[in-house]
Amino acid sequence: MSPVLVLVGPMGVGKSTVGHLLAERLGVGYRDTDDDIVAAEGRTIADIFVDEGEPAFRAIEKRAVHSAVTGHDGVLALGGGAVLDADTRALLAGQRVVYLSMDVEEAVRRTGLGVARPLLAVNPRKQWRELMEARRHLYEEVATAVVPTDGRTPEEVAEAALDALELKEA
Ligand SMILES: Nc1ncnc2c1ncn2[C@@H]1O[C@H](COP(=O)(O)OP(=O)(O)O)[C@@H](O)[C@H]1O
Ligand SMILES: O=C(O)C1=C[C@@H](OP(=O)(O)O)[C@@H](O)[C@H](O)C1
Ligand SMILES: [Mg+2]
Repeated sequence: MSPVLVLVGPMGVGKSTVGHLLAERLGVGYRDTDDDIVAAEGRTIADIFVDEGEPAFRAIEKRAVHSAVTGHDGVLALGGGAVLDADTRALLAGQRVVYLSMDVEEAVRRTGLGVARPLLAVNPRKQWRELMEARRHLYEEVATAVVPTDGRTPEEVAEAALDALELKEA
């Protein structure tokens, strides 16, 4: 079993929002590895970061991604940092992967200063730029299609993703 498509990209780019829309339009299920982690751990992502640190979160995430990529046949959204893991990138090699992209100002507007994303809690603009320096090439490496989201509604992004992958609606 493997997903119809996998969404990757930075925090706040709209993976979860667009993922739900895509699942609806394709008539398939939706799964999000962040949600799987929260359900399995019984606590928020922010709490896992605070309680155990980022490396422990990444280990949990790696298992969650493996089980979703091999056990789900609908739309799958990954957490923004999932591609940091080399085994995860190898696992994505045979998949349809859409990289949702955006510029820094759009990122700050969408993620704000909320505590829900611990990696952006302090100086979000600078942290986002640094994250993208480290990750942009990883998103590009795993992507079979890149869909810019700046100035597009979630519906327009979903439409562009379907076009890019030449997928037909249900
Ligand atoms: N295309 C878009 N235009 C404007 N806001 C968006 C768009 N896509 C998502 N958002 C908003 O940005 C925030 C982050 O979206 P989310 O789907 O949680 O991103 P991700 O899962 O990639 O972190 C949410 O408040 C969402 O409503
Ligand atoms: O980019 C990251 O390292 C992270 C992204 C988050 O998911 P979203 O990309 O869905 O916000 C979540 O997994 C965690 O806060 C870490
Ligand atoms: Mg998300």
